[in-house]
Amino acid sequence: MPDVAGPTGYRPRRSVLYMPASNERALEKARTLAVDALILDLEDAVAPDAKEQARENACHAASSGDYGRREVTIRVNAVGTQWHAADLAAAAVAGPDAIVVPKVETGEQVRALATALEAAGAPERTQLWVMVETPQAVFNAREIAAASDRLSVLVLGTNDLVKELAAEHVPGRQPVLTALSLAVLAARSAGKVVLDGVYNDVQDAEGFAAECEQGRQLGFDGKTLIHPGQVEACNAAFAPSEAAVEDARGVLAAWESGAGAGVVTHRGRLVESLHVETAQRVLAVHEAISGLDAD
Ligand SMILES: CC(C)(COP(=O)(O)OP(=O)(O)OC[C@H]1O[C@@H](n2cnc3c(N)ncnc32)[C@H](O)[C@@H]1OP(=O)(O)O)[C@@H](O)C(=O)NCCC(=O)NCCSC(=O)C[C@H](O)C(=O)O
Ligand SMILES: [Mg+2]
Repeated sequence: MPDVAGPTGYRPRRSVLYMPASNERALEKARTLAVDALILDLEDAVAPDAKEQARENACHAASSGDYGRREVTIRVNAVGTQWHAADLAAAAVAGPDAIVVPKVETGEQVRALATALEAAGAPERTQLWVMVETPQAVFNAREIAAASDRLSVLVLGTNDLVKELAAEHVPGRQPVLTALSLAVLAARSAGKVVLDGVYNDVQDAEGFAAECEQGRQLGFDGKTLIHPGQVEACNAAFAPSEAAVEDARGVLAAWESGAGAGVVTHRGRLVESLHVETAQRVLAVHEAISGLDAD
């Protein structure tokens, strides 16, 4: 399985920032931001008459090597649009870390996309990320997640989902919680990474922090973002806190002092081998991301 979260081979994807690939200032600024990954957008953030220039900018940026440790991905226009084929062909040649495809709805579409990437000569390192953002995609999330080894990440599109459901954006996200959890279940059942949707109010730091917290508690590996002002809080929310790291060390110490007992306690809590695995994962993630944000 390519590059999934886990104690070994963990790749941080706490913060994943969208930017319209037509916005040259944003593309430049992204080189200095403490994000784990970038999505250079050719889809909804780009007006029809700017699509070709955006495609050129995104491909140039993705092959420039200017973004250091950050994963660079290109979001193409959806299958069936007038831009999709040219976007996919150009992105495959540019060879970003991943090509992000919006509005995917079936496992068959995923397999066709993987075949198209191969045929277009995309390098092996270029993964496929797909967006879960329609009711049909939510119901098919399990087959989507398992459809191809090239697919490594599911990305929630909560703006489209709310639109398709004729629901509303509300604090706590009750209208989309079932969909969010189904997507996390699907990703985990196939060993894939899963990213939460965006928070639209770039001035509401409190609401944003609450949504990051909720996303982490639901099981998301990270969150997609729309503004640089959201990066720092997102990185903090999706990293183990100091208390979590200290607790994980305590769990390991308690387990070791149990000298082979199948069950011990730490701070009055039950500790079995599965809790030890969770603690090891927390420490592995902590180690992997320590120091990253100084880049
Ligand atoms: C939301 C914005 C339109 C706000 O833009 P603006 O008013 O220009 O912001 P600021 O003036 O506060 O910007 C400050 C500086 O930061 C740079 N900037 C802003 N946004 C970004 C960004 N996304 N990436 C990189 N840099 C950014 C500005 O250039 C300023 O720089 P400086 O000159 O140095 O001061 C804007 O933030 C924006 O366009 N955001 C991204 C929108 C987007 O990509 N949307 C598509 C994905 S969202 C989605 O719908 C997901 C999914 O499909 C779904 O259905 O849910
Ligand atoms: Mg969308």
